[in-house]
Amino acid sequence: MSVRVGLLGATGAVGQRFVQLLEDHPTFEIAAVTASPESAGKSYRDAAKWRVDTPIPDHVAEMTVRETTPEALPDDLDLLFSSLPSGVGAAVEPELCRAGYVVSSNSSNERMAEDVPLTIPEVNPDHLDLLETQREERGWDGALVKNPNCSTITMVPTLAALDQFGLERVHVATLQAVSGAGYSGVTSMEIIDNVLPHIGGEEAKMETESRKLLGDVENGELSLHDVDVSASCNRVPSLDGHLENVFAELDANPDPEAVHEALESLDGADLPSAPDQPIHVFADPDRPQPRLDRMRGKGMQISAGGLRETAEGVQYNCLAHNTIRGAAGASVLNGELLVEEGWV
Ligand SMILES: NC(=O)C1=CN([C@@H]2O[C@H](COP(=O)(O)OP(=O)(O)OC[C@H]3O[C@@H](n4cnc5c(N)ncnc54)[C@H](OP(=O)(O)O)[C@@H]3O)[C@@H](O)[C@H]2O)C=CC1
Ligand SMILES: N[C@@H](CC(=O)OP(=O)(O)O)C(=O)O
Repeated sequence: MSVRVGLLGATGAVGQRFVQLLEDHPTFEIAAVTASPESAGKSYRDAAKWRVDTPIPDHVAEMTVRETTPEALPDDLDLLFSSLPSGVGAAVEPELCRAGYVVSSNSSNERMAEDVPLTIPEVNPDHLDLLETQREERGWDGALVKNPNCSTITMVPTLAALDQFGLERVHVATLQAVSGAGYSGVTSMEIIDNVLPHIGGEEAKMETESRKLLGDVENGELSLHDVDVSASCNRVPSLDGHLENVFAELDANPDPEAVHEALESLDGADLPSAPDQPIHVFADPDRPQPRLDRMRGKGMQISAGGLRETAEGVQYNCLAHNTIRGAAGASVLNGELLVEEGWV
């Protein structure tokens, strides 16, 4: 089976990761690429300042970049992946869904909407049930599915694994790579020899999205998990890979061995881009590290380490590749889930 996909925002940091990840995909075939009006009409090779570490696939390099509108897209696409700036996504994604397209999106607009599944296949695949409600309420023939913010997706699978111990409260501090801000997001003068202790809106995203991801969907209705999450987000001079220091307060009092076992036992998803084991736990206290560990599982595995019992529960560090597991790879995985569940 071949699924013809279109990439919205294909020239950006995340868009290029989509192109890279889909090069040898068993099902998805890139059939259209879009970007801003300034890039439309150019070849992808000329429009994209290619910065990922494998060559541009020839057939994509030769494609003409389209405008990001329903009229500019071919009718025979089965699925769209979106990595548009959120303001652009907010305007265009509903139009595309109304026109009948199924959209798996990275952008933050509508992540918290009650009828929009915010999905990590290993954590809450059943939230796709919200699509029935979405179609009913919005009258769409298409569908909109979101993946979470890159810092949120690094932590939430670990919390899902720990929920069996009674997850009550979480404090997290992040050390986020510069690629998270996009190519022109942070200048070298700002970040070299420095740490920026503010990333606009990031804390609130971690605090709210986590509760939705860990929540329940029953009879087409969403209820949030009642865990309290407090986040503090920092930009550091690593290129890729968000590292996070998590303090989880748990009702039960598991020892670190039980926590280790629980983290490594989170079930994998039976999807082409899913790692066999979603979370790897290091015994070495100085791992995971961004440069050494972000490419585990082709950038899709989450790493944890430094497990330590605290008075209220457990402390640990976790890491994921922010533009792969945290962005393009997360959308691809959701696209695979949409195919598996018959929405595409
Ligand atoms: N970087 C990361 O780690 C993560 C990013 N995201 C989200 O993904 C999205 C993309 O991020 P990123 O790739 O880093 O951003 P970039 O700035 O690198 O890329 C933005 C893309 O959107 C296109 N674009 C810009 N304006 C318009 C417009 N008016 N109409 C149509 N297309 C437009 C750009 O095209 P052009 O080249 O022509 O300007 C480019 O293809 C954002 O919403 C971001 O928040 C989510 C998770 C992680
Ligand atoms: N804000 C994230 C990346 C991002 O774009 O997040 P979101 O998808 O929630 O807008 C970072 O800086 O690393």
